[in-house]
Amino acid sequence: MVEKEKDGQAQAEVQEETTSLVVPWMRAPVDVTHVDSCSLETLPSLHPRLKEALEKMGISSLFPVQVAVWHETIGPGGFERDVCVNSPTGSGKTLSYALPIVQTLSSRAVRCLRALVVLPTRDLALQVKGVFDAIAPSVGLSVGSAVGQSSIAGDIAQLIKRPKLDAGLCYDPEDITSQNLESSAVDILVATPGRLMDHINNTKGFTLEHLRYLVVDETDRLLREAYQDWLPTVLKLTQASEDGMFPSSTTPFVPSSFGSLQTIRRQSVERGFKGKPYPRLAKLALSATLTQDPSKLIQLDLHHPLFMTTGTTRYRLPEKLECLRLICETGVKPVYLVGLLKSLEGEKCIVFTSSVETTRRLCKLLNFFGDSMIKAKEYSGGLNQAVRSKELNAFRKGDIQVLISSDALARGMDVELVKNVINYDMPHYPKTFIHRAGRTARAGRAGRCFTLLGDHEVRRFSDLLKIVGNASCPVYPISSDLFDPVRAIYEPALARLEESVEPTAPRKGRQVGFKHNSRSRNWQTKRNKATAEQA
Ligand SMILES: Nc1ncnc2c1ncn2[C@@H]1O[C@H](COP(=O)(O)OP(=O)(O)OP(=O)(O)O)[C@@H](O)[C@H]1O
Repeated sequence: MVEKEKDGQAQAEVQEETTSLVVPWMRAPVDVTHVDSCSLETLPSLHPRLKEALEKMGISSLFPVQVAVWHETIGPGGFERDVCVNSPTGSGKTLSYALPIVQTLSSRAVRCLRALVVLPTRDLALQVKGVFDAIAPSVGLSVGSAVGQSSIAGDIAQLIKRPKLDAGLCYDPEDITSQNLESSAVDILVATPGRLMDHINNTKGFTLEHLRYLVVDETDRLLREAYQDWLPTVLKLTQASEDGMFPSSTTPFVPSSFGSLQTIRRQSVERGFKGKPYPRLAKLALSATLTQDPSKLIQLDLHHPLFMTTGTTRYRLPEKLECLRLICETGVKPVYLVGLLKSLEGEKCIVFTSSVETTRRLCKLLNFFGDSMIKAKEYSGGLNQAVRSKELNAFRKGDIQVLISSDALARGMDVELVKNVINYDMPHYPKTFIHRAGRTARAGRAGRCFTLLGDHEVRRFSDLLKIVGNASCPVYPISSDLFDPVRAIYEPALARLEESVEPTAPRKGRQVGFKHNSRSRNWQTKRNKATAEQA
């Protein structure tokens, strides 16, 4: 899925960068740079128990984007407009929506599913659930998750409250089979699209009929792929028809297997809008690279949207991010990487590559260098989820300092104290650069993003920097003394790598590049060069 992202991304990026079409409501945004952060003491209407929960998280004030969203959503007229946020990586977008949603739901009388937060990947969804978990229980709200690669039975047990029938009593069988005996065990659900659709289609008692808030986080990523039509399905299932009724399974659009949604949503006076008696579904869409493509935005069916952005440029990098480049000699890029990692003296680093294959090889190669300072692990779509989570946790805890990653980790992931991001492979698209670089310099901290370049890439990289609004990206001054010892151990490490890699049958159109044979030395030298570039 992650690797597939690139193809769709290519087209989307080119289209977005070249189009000057901006929808009218995006032309007069709220500029978050004019909003000040605000202490919890002075934040209007903040629930005292939420204040306590935030303080326990070590938060004493809200960041500008959080203050801006708070003012739009809390108090009179709150949540009347849908909100679209384009704000840099690490600026605190998660809490910007989690806090107002939890505050608003804190006054709910009955438990039912009122807020749905959708994210593109499992790890990201669990990270966001962690933020809700830290604040929602303080006001009696319950949070659930529905993400891929976890047990669906476990999900159901967590999400749906089944009635306990008393053995001594007689029940009308019609009552027992009817859905009103089942209810939601959660107020807020954080989900990935695939698992969400599983529940919509198959889980008895799972219903969106009471949904009031829909958050589409990493919007541009989620809108790029249809994921079984999750968005039109959710919108259809939460839309009121003219007579105030919500679609049933007989509505042509809705798949006939929507067993869970056969209950018709009744009119409610909980919250009205423009004289309508039913609650409107309020939507929040957020990203550090929010799409401006009208054909994408229209999918969200936004209501009188308000656009919040940071500054006047299309993209913005975190304020304390320093960008640096290293020009590498052809054929020995790994030597530069190891030299760079040594110069960083054990600081936490994420190294990004362009593919799962390169991630795997580079990780092995680094470990064959045998440097105790450089203990690397792999994190990519090529690993199964359990291994991925284990490596990520080890990295979070600081048990390993270097995580070699494909773009699976580029979006949204928040790992404390990552001081450096290294683009081993130059990112092809400005958005990829923004999201990769944004794994550091988060929450107002300082961080550095290094990009390793071959001579032939320098020009293209300068063009990319212009698009992301970063004119300055000096060469990182690194002493050649650091490289010389690394060069000496490079060839043996590479030989070990070649030995360790299972020979694979070459497929048409696919470079293998790791098979060792005993033809001429010349061939091998060329081969080593190619391997080094790929690794
Ligand atoms: N008000 C705050 N005070 C201190 N730290 C905060 C505050 N709000 C958020 N943070 C911290 O800032 C970090 C970044 O937050 P978050 O992950 O929400 O950023 P983001 O804008 O969603 O980034 P990305 O675009 O990369 O997903 C997190 O570690 C979070 O705990």
